[in-house]
Amino acid sequence: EGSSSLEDKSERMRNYVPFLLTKVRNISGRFNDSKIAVGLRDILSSKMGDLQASAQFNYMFDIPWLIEHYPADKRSKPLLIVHGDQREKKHQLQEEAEPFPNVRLFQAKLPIAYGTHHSKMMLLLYAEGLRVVITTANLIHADWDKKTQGVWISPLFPKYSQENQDEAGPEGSQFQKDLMDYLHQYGPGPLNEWRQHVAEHDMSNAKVRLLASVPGRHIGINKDKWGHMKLRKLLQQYGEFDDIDSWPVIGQFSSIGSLGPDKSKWLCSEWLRSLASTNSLTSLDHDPSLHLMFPTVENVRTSLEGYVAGGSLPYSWKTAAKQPYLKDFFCRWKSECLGRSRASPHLKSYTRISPDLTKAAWFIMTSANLSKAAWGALEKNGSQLMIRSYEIGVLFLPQDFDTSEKFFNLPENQAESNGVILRLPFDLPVVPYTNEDRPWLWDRQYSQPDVHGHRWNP
Ligand SMILES: O=C(O)c1cnc2c(S(=O)(=O)O)cccc2c1O
Repeated sequence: EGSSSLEDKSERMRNYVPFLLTKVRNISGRFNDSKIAVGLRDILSSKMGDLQASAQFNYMFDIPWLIEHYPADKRSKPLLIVHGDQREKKHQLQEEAEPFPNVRLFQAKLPIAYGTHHSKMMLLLYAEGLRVVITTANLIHADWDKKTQGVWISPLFPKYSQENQDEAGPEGSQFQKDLMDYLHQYGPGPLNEWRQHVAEHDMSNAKVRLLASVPGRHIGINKDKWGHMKLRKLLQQYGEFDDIDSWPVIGQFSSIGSLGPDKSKWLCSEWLRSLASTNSLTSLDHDPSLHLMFPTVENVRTSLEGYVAGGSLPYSWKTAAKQPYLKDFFCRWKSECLGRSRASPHLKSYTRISPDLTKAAWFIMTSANLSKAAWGALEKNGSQLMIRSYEIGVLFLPQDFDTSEKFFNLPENQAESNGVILRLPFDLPVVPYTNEDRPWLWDRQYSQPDVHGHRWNP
């Protein structure tokens, strides 16, 4: 092998986990560098491929605004919009799509009450192949302007040429199988064509595990296919970590559901047990420490958007009042490392880090907030997993990157190791709430003026 002299080390292309953020207006350009941030126009640009058709899965849409972000010569290509709107909102979307003959709408069914179509994914079909983009941002201006959002852009997946499709055969790639499974859950309709496109492209180079949720009461082998039980399965199968039982788990999100009257009902039993899974057979004799990162009222008041940011942080005081125990786990939003302490977080990320803050065992970017609706809740004595919403995210595992190391290196770790570096979206160490800190609640009144001199009276 080549010499490992100093210049070789310095020349070695640093290998980063391909997790990006969205560009933020009015912060220093160095924090919007193309190595760390991307805009919607960049994602849809013809530099990414010669677009033939696209499918946009999301929760909120501004159709004219979205179409304007495609290159001018691509705005009449077939565009499928997968949404969860019903009744009046569905009619509004149909009206908005009316002027665009290339736009088709497909309503995802929501069989269980209070479920939402939260998944945010783009399928981009080019002449040269297929690309998958998974993000946390709605397809509206405000989500791509002054917030901290996550983006994973897949490599360009080449189309199987006729002969090597037979070679690829059943092996395919786990990512392709999981994506196909997810798309099948939508049932027959315009997604038939997109399932075909997925089947025809080689996704073996994906380097992520798909982590999705679909509504239903999942039993048997389906119990481990979705939500936190899928994560438990993946970490039990691939979590080849040494002793990391003392490593803290961090959850970061933009909303919180009703989690039960105390931590033992779901948060620190079922849910944390999945996030703390590894392939070691010894069971956990104590909970790993857990940090829950959710913006304070002060985070929102001083954010670039002011209190308006709180309109995308829908945590209600009715829900909060039932779970005061969360206060023990809360920590502030802080992202000096990426110049985004004032860019209100709408991304959702989960990770497990070493106590010395130099390593991470895994990292998740997903649409899933901290809720049973998103991650699932075990029922009937653990025999079924009940999920209300569609969610989709990606799990990054060290062994999916060509590194001999068992962990990701966090940037603080200046070691010259040739391992992969993971840029977390927030600062370490996390900053626990003080006694004066309050979690943002979107249905309370706040009279201290925000950065724009406004108050919040919902
Ligand atoms: O990104 C999403 O998927 C999503 C979902 N729901 C939201 C709500 S609400 O539907 O929960 O009232 C209120 C404000 C923002 C929201 C949001 O950004």
